[in-house]
Amino acid sequence: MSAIKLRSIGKSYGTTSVLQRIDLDIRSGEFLTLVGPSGCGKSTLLRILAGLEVPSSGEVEIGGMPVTDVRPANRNLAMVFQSYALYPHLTIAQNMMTPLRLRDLSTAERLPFVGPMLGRVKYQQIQQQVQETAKVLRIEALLDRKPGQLSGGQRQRAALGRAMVRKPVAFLMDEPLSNLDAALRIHMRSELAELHRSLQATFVYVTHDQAEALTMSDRMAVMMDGNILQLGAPDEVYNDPQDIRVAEFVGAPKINLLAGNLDSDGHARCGEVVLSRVTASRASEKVSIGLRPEHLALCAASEPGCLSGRVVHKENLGADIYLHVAIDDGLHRMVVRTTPQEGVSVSLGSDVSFHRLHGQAMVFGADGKRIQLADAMSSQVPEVA
Ligand SMILES: Nc1ncnc2c1ncn2[C@@H]1O[C@H](COP(=O)(O)OP(=O)(O)OP(=O)(O)O)[C@@H](O)[C@H]1O
Repeated sequence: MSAIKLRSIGKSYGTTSVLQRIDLDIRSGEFLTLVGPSGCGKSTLLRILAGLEVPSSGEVEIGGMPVTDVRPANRNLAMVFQSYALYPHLTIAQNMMTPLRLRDLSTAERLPFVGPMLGRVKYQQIQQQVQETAKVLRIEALLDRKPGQLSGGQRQRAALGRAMVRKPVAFLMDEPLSNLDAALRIHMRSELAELHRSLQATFVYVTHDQAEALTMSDRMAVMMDGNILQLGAPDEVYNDPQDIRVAEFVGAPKINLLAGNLDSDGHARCGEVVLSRVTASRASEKVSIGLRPEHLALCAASEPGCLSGRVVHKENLGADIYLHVAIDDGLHRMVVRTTPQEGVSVSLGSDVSFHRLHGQAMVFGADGKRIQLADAMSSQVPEVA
């Protein structure tokens, strides 16, 4: 079931179009990430969903109800900001109580001293909700501290806790990890993903970091230039990108792209290299052949159809070593993943040869769209390169 529907959402500032007819169904309970480079419109889309920005066209629906004209406070969504927006002078418990006090207590019940006496039962309920939420987030021991006395990760959980007590339809998060240092960011990825699993709540998460999207999401929507280019599970987007811009954006190190042509037999050729056979209907079209670093492997120079070049850089990540190899007399560079055992003996400046692992290649047309390989035929041609 869809928790949230965005229908033909467009947004322009003056003559600048920022979002172009976006359609998106966000499923109840899923972790959906809006990911894309800076300026692609992901924050604007999230803000429209939250009601903080008015769309130029289109409709927003939450829980089956149109909300395009409903104020942010009445949409029952919780926005978790990058800065956490916790009140610095209040304890974590008081911070978490605030949204419930505002929602559940009358003006008289909010007064100091007499308020708690007037609304005794409600106060007890609020305290109980805060305790329960703190338990889920494992911040019970921090409830009496002020935000300044917490680490970045703890502040993050406290901010989530304040959002959670209202039991919103969905949590909206705009780059919530960007203020944290690199190690904590990576740690918080697994925390957030675990938290999502235990809460089974709907998370809509904005990031420019493809690694965050790949590691946490149930589905990711890759945005560019105000459009969603592809929506799918992380492994689907990574392994089966439908657009060359998605293939380039998702994955680190980046996918290798070779410029080639389709020949009259429908083979994708790059120089003397026949990579694969694709549908023959677009013969002579210029294409790009995409090979991810892990789809290449070192081989002997004598192997037919392999690529060769000089190692110009070695990136040692511990578990993997990436070799940057200059091919075509230094005109192009390709990145090849090797194991530490293989890579350690390869020295900078040495010549290496490599080939494609079986069945691994993507072909993109001149328009950037993926051209599917005719699988039945592709095995008849030499294994790359
Ligand atoms: N109030 C505004 N007036 C004019 N242009 C705006 C306004 N807000 C955003 N934009 C423009 O809209 C485009 C999309 O902005 P948005 O903040 O949604 O991008 P983003 O993908 O979230 O980028 P980032 O990751 O840098 O935050 C940008 O080019 C931005 O300059």
